[in-house]
Amino acid sequence: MTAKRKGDQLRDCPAKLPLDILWLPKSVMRPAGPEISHTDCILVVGVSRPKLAAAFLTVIIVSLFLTFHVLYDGAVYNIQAAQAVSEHQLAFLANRVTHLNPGDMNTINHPMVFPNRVRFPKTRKRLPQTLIIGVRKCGTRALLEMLYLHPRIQKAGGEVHFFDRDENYLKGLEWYRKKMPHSFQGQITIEKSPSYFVSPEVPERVRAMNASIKLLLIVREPVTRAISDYTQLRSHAATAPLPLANSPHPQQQAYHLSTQSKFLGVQLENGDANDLSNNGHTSTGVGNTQTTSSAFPSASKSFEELAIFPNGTVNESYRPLIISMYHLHLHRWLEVFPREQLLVVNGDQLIEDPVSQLRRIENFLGIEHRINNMHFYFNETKGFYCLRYDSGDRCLRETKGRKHPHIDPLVVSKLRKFFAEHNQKFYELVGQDLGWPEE
Ligand SMILES: Nc1ncnc2c1ncn2[C@@H]1O[C@H](COP(=O)(O)OS(=O)(=O)O)[C@@H](OP(=O)(O)O)[C@H]1O
Repeated sequence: MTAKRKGDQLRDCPAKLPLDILWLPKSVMRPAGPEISHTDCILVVGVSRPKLAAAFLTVIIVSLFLTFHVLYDGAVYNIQAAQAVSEHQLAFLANRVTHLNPGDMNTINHPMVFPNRVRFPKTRKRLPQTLIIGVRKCGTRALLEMLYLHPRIQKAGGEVHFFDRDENYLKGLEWYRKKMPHSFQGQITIEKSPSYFVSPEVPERVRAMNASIKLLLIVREPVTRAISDYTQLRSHAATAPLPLANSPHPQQQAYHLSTQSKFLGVQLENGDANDLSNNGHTSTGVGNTQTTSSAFPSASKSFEELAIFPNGTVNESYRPLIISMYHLHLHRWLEVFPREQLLVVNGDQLIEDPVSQLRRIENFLGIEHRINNMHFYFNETKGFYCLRYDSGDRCLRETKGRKHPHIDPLVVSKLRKFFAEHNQKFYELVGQDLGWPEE
């Protein structure tokens, strides 16, 4: 019975759907042929002209909206990319593009995603316009890496030792220039080799290259610096390779020892070419080495033994102490360069409050203030400020910020008294009292 009623409704096709969708008997179609059954229905979808027009208009508006949206997003994306490719990043990229090795790829900043859109203006290698001349263990690496946060600064990666090593100096300025990074016009190229400060021939050689060069000298409280130096020497000696154990001839053994001493000598003179590691996580980086305290007796001696003679007087010929007598070395530089061309950076303050020292340097170099607190964060594990880049956070390697051995406070006090006079001479030379403790 119910099925019959349904059939009747279909036959009459009374159901009028919205939007002019109708079921009509096929018989309403002309010409109605004899084969047309009165029970068949057809579906007719009818749209009135105004509705059709409205539908078209809607489709056009929606398409326009979508097109505009896509174009707008693209434009914003490009503008952001262009902003991200600031001077510094362009320089960074230019530098990376020319120095890239595959391992560096993960340090590349965001804009490399758009290699087709970034256009590098012409860059070239320039001789440095600024040198960090020393002092060893006073924060020369930290200073260089921090300055490199500035878009106007380019840095030579490692220590080039052009002016203090004859074998390099004899290769000429063109050799030196090739060791420099690519830079844009207006950028300042900086190289650091801390041994420049203590090498007598260097000031004159630097002047021969560029008499108006700007010099950065970073210093630290001299006794702490000497202890840091000792810590590094001991660490290097402890990891230097051993002489051949079963060398048949004593002469041969002596040869190996002297070669190692020479090797050590180079190591000892060098600062570390290493720079940054990820987030303070460190690696030893020394393979296949054994302790050599027996081969290098001084390596097993304490700082106290090396710095103070058994009779209680200061060993003034102990190299870490000589390097800390800053005035002796600075004197030579000021005979060659006017005082205004040299800025003394406080290395102890660079550790405590990097931005204040960097501000002074920005002024000295005549570049705008761009490095600020946002570029640093204090890493509790490392115990030092680390650097914040667009590409991630970086701390200096483990060779920077080593734990110093405990030193007898009486020895520290004795050395501070000894240095008071030397420090005074240094203050007079630079016209600035750094306030280092006198006992
Ligand atoms: N931010 C930051 N992180 C780590 N280390 C820092 C930092 N700022 C300054 N320093 C100090 O730098 C000292 C090493 O100095 P140098 O780089 O001049 O050493 S080297 O001569 O190049 O070997 C190193 O000396 P030690 O602490 O004795 O290892 C550090 O005290």
